[in-house]
Amino acid sequence: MADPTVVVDNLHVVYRVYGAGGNKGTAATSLMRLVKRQRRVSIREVHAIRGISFVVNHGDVVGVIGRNGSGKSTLLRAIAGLLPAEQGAVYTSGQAALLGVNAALLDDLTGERNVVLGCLAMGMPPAEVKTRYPQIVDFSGVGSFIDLPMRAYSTGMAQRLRFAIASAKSHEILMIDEALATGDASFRTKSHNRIKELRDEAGTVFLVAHNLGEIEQSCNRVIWMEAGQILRDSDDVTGVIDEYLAATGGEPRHREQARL
Ligand SMILES: Nc1ncnc2c1ncn2[C@@H]1O[C@H](COP(=O)(O)OP(=O)(O)OP(=O)(O)O)[C@@H](O)[C@H]1O
Repeated sequence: MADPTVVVDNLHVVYRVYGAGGNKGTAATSLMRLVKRQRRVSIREVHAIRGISFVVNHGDVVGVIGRNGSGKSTLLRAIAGLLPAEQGAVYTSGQAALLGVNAALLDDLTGERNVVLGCLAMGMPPAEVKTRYPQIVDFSGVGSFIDLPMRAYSTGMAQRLRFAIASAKSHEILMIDEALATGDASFRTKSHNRIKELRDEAGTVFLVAHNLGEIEQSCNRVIWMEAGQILRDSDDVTGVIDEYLAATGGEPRHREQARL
């Protein structure tokens, strides 16, 4: 029997960019503003998700594909509760965790403090943080840098630590942004293996990737987004990927390469 874990109901998400040059007005109105020393507050709205609805069940591994800017990351962020709905709603059966590269690390704190705070923020009990700590540091491979403030880390080191923290806990609803696969080759392999384990532990998984081979291999359902809307939502993953490749002019070998 179907066991829904995520319900997205007519979801709309709008970004508001302040000071982004909306309507500039006429030269006369600009002059009047200067004379009156008024500042023009211009707001530009980006309607990133435009009325999306779907239901995902326990056990589903959903691949989200689409061109750059089609709204994939925005959709995941909204499901994770990181972005408010302008209209509509998202219902989840538990906390949806976005295992992305965006987890905030505090630059002025040491790696060690960030690990502890990050784990606590994910809801890990303090005793578990203590036992998990050595594994997390070991996985990140940052070595003795763990005692230094994050400011002193290279971009790759910070990403590795961020991944090590985010992946230390299994999640009921797990969302993975492909941008995760960062760092050098050996760390990429390590992180891919860890993602596989997390996927097996999670009840429901969303996977955003331009890597179509990865989606084809691991997903039982695919959602194709275009300009903030769903173009296809199907369990014929291979069929939709073929259609997507034909529409975007991608080459089938991208899929083969991705399998390696
Ligand atoms: N913080 C933001 N402020 C304003 N607009 C944004 C912001 N983030 C994304 N957008 C816009 O929202 C739309 C959807 O972006 P989103 O990042 O969700 O797309 P995506 O499909 O994940 O793209 P990509 O494949 O490049 O990662 C785009 O038009 C983008 O310019």
